[in-house]
Amino acid sequence: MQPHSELMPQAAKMNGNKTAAAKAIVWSIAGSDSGGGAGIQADLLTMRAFGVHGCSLITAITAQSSVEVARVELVSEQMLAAQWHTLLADLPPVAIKIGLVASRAQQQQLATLLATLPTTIPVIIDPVLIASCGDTLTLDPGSDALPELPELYRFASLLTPNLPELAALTGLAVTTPDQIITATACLLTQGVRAVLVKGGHASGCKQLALDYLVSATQQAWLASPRIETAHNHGTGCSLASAIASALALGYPLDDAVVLAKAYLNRGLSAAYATGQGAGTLNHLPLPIAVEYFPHWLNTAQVQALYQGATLADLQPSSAAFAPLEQQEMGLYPVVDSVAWLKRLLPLGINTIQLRIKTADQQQLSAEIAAAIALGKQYQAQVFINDHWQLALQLGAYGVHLGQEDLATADLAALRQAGIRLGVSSHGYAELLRAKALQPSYIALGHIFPTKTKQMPSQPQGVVRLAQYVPLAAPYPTVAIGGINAERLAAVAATGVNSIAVVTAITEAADPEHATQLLMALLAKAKQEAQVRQLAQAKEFAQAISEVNAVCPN
Ligand SMILES: Cc1ncc(COP(=O)(O)OP(=O)(O)O)c(N)n1
Ligand SMILES: Cc1ncsc1CCOP(=O)(O)O
Ligand SMILES: [Mg+2]
Repeated sequence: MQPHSELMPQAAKMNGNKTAAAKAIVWSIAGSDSGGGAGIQADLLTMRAFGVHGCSLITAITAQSSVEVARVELVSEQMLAAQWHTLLADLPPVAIKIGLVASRAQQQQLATLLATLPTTIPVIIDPVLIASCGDTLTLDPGSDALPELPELYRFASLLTPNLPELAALTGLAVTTPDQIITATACLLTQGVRAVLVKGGHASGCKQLALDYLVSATQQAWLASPRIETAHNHGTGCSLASAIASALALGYPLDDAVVLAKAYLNRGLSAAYATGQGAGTLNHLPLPIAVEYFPHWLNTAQVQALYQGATLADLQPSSAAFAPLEQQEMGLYPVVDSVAWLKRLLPLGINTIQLRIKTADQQQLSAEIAAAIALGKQYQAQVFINDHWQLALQLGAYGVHLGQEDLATADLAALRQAGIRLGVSSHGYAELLRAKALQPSYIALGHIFPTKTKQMPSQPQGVVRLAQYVPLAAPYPTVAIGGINAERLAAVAATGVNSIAVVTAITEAADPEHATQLLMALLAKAKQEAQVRQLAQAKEFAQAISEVNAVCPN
């Protein structure tokens, strides 16, 4: 199967007389695993699965199988430098993954080389201290101690230790969530920009692998069901390479980590045996099905898990926001005055948002009250953007909040009042965070460039949107950002439940006509999608009955 084409950069360049998509280049600086499961070999397989171009700078050659590391030979300083300079001249990296650095001298050499690169190139460092068979991979003369990586810390956009490595690197105990937080804080003070602690090794939670991601601005736990397999050789290398690849594709760090984790979970679920020892994970191409994505948790929830709670305990249905009464939202105008509601609601719109950014408190209160009354009059689902206190006070149908609002809004009060909640998201991580709140719908954006709002994130495009929609289930989804009549069909084909627009209505020469046209186009696109789904289901049923006819058992 081909790597997922969307994940390649759009820039195309001529290659002979064929047009070829230019792939992002990712360097793997690591050791060769002759057994094929870890090191450079795992890195390149991962990079291929992500649709980036992997280059290798080999630090050491190992004679290694699934049961032993028989010999390790460092490449010479000259050879490492030659790989670096040769690649840099022609195949410069968009992102770098560093694995086995087998001696202090190599650390110093790499530090000198890395210092010459622009600091904008992300560097993911996976500390490789011991091979999965238990043999050491360091060549420091006479050293029985693990090589630390302090020389390289200041270059690390992300360091990815597992629990034993975190303990070895910091000299601290890492048995409880609080201890893990303290140990990572210690690495952050040493210059590492972010740390992802891999919880695959035994932790205080039996059913889940709990990974901890922390940076100066963010802290989150990712919970994945434990995949019982002995075939886990190369998982650390693959995870770090997957993160580097996703960063090279333009994902922000938290999205890259989520996507990489899903990649790893699926690869582990399909892992296979090799030799007498641990087999390897299966490097399957993107996209990745929903069941492999982790859950997004906070520290209090992880502490509860350590004390025996289950994932289901953390998200009881009693903590869910009220569902939409009209699940079929259709076209969702986002407007800045009650005057607009008066123009649009008579056209048959059933979901609409009042998004006022400039108004004094008194005027705001009057507008929100009038919007709520109009919603009741037209039996429409009127959402209030931002102003959750007034929405609560005045008894709104729903509120729409951005991710930055989630920390300060009184979500429990909104939920208890039966007010519906819509939440914005701009990628995998925010989507998982929104989902953890059990909202009434999740907005996905911005899909195309928009002039309505200055966006800190990149446009997501319809291919990523198609991946987010199933991930948001069971919550209804709304696509927003730069959507107009020309783009609507492609957006609707992703299966998104609703389409939110601002300027396609408010800046149209005839807003009523534009609204009716968009409503009709969306209804048609949804009908076509339904017909397509039915045809696919029929084809599938036919194929199954043909198989059953040939082999009834
Ligand atoms: C349907 C819908 N989706 C997203 C947004 C954006 O909301 P938010 O992140 O709160 O940003 P502002 O709209 O406040 O700028 C939205 N309003 N509606
Ligand atoms: C508020 C908001 N949030 C994400 S995109 C957006 C603006 C959408 O406006 P338009 O439909 O004019 O692009
Ligand atoms: Mg807002």
